[in-house]
Amino acid sequence: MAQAKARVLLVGCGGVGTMAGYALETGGRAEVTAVMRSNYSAVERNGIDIDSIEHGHDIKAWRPTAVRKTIPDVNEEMLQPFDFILVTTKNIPDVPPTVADIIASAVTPGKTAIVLSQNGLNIEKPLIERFPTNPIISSVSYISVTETTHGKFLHDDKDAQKIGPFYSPDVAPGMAEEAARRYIAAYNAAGKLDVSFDADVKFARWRKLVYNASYNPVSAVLRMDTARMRMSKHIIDDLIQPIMFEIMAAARANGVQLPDDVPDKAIRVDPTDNAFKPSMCQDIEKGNLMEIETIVGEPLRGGEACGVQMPTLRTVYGILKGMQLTIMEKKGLWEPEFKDGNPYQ
Ligand SMILES: NC(=O)C1=CN([C@@H]2O[C@H](COP(=O)(O)OP(=O)(O)OC[C@H]3O[C@@H](n4cnc5c(N)ncnc54)[C@H](OP(=O)(O)O)[C@@H]3O)[C@@H](O)[C@H]2O)C=CC1
Ligand SMILES: CC(C)(CO)C(=O)C(=O)O
Repeated sequence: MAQAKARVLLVGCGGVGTMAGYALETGGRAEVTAVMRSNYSAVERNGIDIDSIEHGHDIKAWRPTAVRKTIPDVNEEMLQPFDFILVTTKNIPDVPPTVADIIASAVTPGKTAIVLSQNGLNIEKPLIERFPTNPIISSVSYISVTETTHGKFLHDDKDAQKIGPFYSPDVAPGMAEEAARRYIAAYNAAGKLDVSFDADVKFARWRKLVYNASYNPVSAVLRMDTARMRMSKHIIDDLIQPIMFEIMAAARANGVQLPDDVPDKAIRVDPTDNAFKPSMCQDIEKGNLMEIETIVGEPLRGGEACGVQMPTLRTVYGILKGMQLTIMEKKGLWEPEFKDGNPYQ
């Protein structure tokens, strides 16, 4: 008997989430309920348009199985449990609500697998603490996709993902691995995407950080694309490369030995004939909050806790924290006032 379609709740219907929702639905093995926020009305009116290098350049008025404005409450609404909650919001633990708070009412304990397709390090930890009986699946994504205007998406670099279970002490390893494999089979049903199982996502996360912890923050501070940054030896020699070496050392101190050529390859990975801006730069240019803690703060703390000197990343982190406060103040999320115990009052 054919297996029933997986019930997937998609939380975060921006670039990564929309491409995931499209792959899951069109694969025929999943039905997707998408929670939308700023793009809800546009999508309700016109559906979703996608220009994709892998799925086709002229996808018009596509709609997932269901679209809603709020996170479901599975108990109150007496819904069938979701097999998967796919989280593709930006992960910004320094500004509530946290991912765990956002999805809590949709999680069925012991059943729903939580898939985190987000950049950064240690994003799984708060989910393990909050949902100890749910499998946690970690996806390290290399796609490039942007929502150009509400409901319209440009997918211009291949959907490549490493996906695997994240160890959670109260979940049988077999259960998490099986969930990860089922998710991948549904996502990559036609087998045309470079989306594969990876038993060691910790390695993949540190490896990706060599790029994300260097290019993302520096591009956000300078508001420059990566090609222009590479035209300046100062930017690469004084900022990008030192941060990459600091991340390599922090990874090593945390038991992850990355190949020596990773920094050199990461410096040159983007094409030089187009002006690509990493997501953190795109966020600040839109006046959005940045993923500072998961992409910079966590690897910095992880390295320094093991005695690794990370002076360049520490400086960049301080600058980013200041930039984040400015964004928060503009959004009414920060009151400029001294807190008790501040020695600089
Ligand atoms: N884009 C890319 O090419 C890549 C991104 N990544 C990573 O993937 C993750 C997602 O990135 P990306 O798709 O670019 O992000 P986007 O900013 O494009 O999308 C995030 C979406 O989440 C929505 N959202 C945020 N909070 C909530 C909430 N509480 N309830 C419902 N919806 C919410 C946002 O809605 P709203 O518009 O209302 O804010 C937005 O639609 C990030 O961790 C990023 O670093 C990794 C590789 C490549
Ligand atoms: C560079 C990229 C698009 C790689 O997938 C990314 O992770 C980001 O911009 O944050």
